[in-house]
Amino acid sequence: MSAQILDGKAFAATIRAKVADHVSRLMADHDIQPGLAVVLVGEDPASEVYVRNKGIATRECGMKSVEHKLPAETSAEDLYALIDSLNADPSIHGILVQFPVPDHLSERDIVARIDPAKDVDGLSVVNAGLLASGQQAMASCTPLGCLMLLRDTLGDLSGKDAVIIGRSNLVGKPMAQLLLRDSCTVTIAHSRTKDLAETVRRADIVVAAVGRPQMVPGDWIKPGATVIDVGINRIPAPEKGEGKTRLVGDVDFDSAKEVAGHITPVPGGVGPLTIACLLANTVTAACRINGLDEPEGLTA
Ligand SMILES: Nc1nc2c(c(=O)[nH]1)N[C@@H](CN(C=O)c1ccc(C(=O)N[C@@H](CCC(=O)O)C(=O)O)cc1)CN2
Repeated sequence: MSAQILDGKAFAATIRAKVADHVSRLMADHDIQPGLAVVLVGEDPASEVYVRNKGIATRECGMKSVEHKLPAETSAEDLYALIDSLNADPSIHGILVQFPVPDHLSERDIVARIDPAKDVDGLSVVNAGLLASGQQAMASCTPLGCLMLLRDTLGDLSGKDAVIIGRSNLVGKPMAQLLLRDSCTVTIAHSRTKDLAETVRRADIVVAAVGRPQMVPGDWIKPGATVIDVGINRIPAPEKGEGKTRLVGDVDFDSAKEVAGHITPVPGGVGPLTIACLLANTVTAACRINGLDEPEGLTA
């Protein structure tokens, strides 16, 4: 039996519609227009596309969008001065520095410079700590999108065995905290996990976030499990012509879809949720900064 394919694009559109609805209410009732600033350092082609798409999506939801494109050789001091000015700007509720940044800059120090209340990436130690201790936090965008999709697909997640492959600060760790909050039994697997295949075979929910193309084959998947593929890997596609490439996830989609109950494709699965949840987090930040109620259906 073939799995149900989870349509991330369609689900992202429902999140964006909720965001737009909340933005228009914030503007009508409180004269508040949420504002998002995205900072790009350098000219990484994929990052340029993501930043452009973030700006378009932000404006389409009725929010203020500000983009700062800085040259690759920008110094840490100049970048911090920009972040400080965005921290102090009352029209900006969310700040995101697009990753990766050039090697001379430290992602950790950049995140530390952002006001935690405006950290819509949820990467600061303050937000990571709040999330880990079960308090009101800003959750990072990709895991938040995965959680919303899982809830929408499976309903109550409590008691489910969830295995997350990958322990990054951006996805693996916050994903684990979010699933724990929803009372899953959570395992974080990684490159040193002894028997990864057996660990994954126990899972009702598999979240693959390692960045290794097609490394999870179908025979690791428990029949009927829900498979969320966070990987976005570009591999050679000679069948499309010389020098051509295609995107694949961390899961071997063709074999996994024959066993799983539900599965996200790549592209068109988790990717679109990342930007939708960035918008959701910006609305959440605008509400919190102004002492208003949390936007319904847009937080963890
Ligand atoms: N500061 C951050 N930097 C980065 C993040 C992040 O969450 N915060 N995540 C990624 C990039 N990213 C958003 O920033 C992102 C990645 C992928 C997609 C997406 O929609 N992917 C499509 C395929 C796109 C393609 O054709 O290349 C899909 O999966 O369908 C959106 C956003 C790293 N940096």
